[in-house]
Amino acid sequence: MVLAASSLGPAAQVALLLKEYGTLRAAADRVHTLVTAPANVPAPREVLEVADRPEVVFEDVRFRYTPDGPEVLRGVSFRVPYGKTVALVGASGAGKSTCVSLLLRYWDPDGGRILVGGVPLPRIADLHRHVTVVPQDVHLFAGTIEQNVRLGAPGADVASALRVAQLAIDPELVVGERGVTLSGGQRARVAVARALATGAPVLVLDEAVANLDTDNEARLVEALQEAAAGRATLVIAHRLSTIRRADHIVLLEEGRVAAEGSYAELSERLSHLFVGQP
Ligand SMILES: Nc1ncnc2c1ncn2[C@@H]1O[C@H](COP(=O)(O)OP(=O)(O)OP(=O)(O)O)[C@@H](O)[C@H]1O
Repeated sequence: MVLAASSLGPAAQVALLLKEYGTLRAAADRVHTLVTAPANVPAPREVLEVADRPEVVFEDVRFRYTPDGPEVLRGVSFRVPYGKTVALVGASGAGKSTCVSLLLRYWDPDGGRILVGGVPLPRIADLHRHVTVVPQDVHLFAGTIEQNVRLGAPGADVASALRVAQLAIDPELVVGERGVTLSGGQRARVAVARALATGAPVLVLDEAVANLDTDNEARLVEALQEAAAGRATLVIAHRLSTIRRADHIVLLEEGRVAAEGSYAELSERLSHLFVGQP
């Protein structure tokens, strides 16, 4: 049974959000502003203030999913400056999604550290106030567009988030089980609006591989460009067009940074990854 977003209790919200955010900690962080944080979310040892206009720094990050499994990140270092868009690229299995999972603290690194606004992640009290993700596939609750966008951000300026996300749609429109079905492009833009509504200055985009039609893709791209202004944006890039627009590109190969630079500097090295794309 799907309930209206406004009537969900904490446990139900966490259960539903688990579907989208993968782990209890991430889901719990996401609903933190709506409900009391569950007791099993570890409290930071000592909370430090994240700088305004934060940048993201990966410092020699090492990670393996299981103690006897392979090292998936083998000393990864890069920066996402405030106001810039950094594209993470690499072949399947290179470690792109793992970097994002660590930035969202779905997992913690085995070595090195990740800082946001000068503060190591474990010292940040409410990470999702600072870092927000636009997932590949957004989960929509049965409820209005406004409820869906406001999720996790009660004080959000929904109208402004919808405008920036280029979603010219009635905020009172009911979606999900009891309402209209949105197109793939509209769903993607609800995801953008939801992320913007949190006001978090670090934006993480897991670029959908799904094929949007040209019109929807163009609108999504415009929305994301506007969203990226005044934020630090890290995008797992699958489209050549995204990589061309990025300020900086980090190429991952087998868990290491193999190269980084501008598109002009890396285009030859990247060409095999984007065969067939205009
Ligand atoms: N939950 C997990 N448990 C164990 N190993 C995993 C897990 N998730 C990913 N891996 C492994 O970690 C390595 C890096 O995977 P990751 O998903 O970060 O790569 P990626 O660059 O994002 O690839 P893709 O473009 O296919 O999404 C791969 O070898 C993958 O099999």
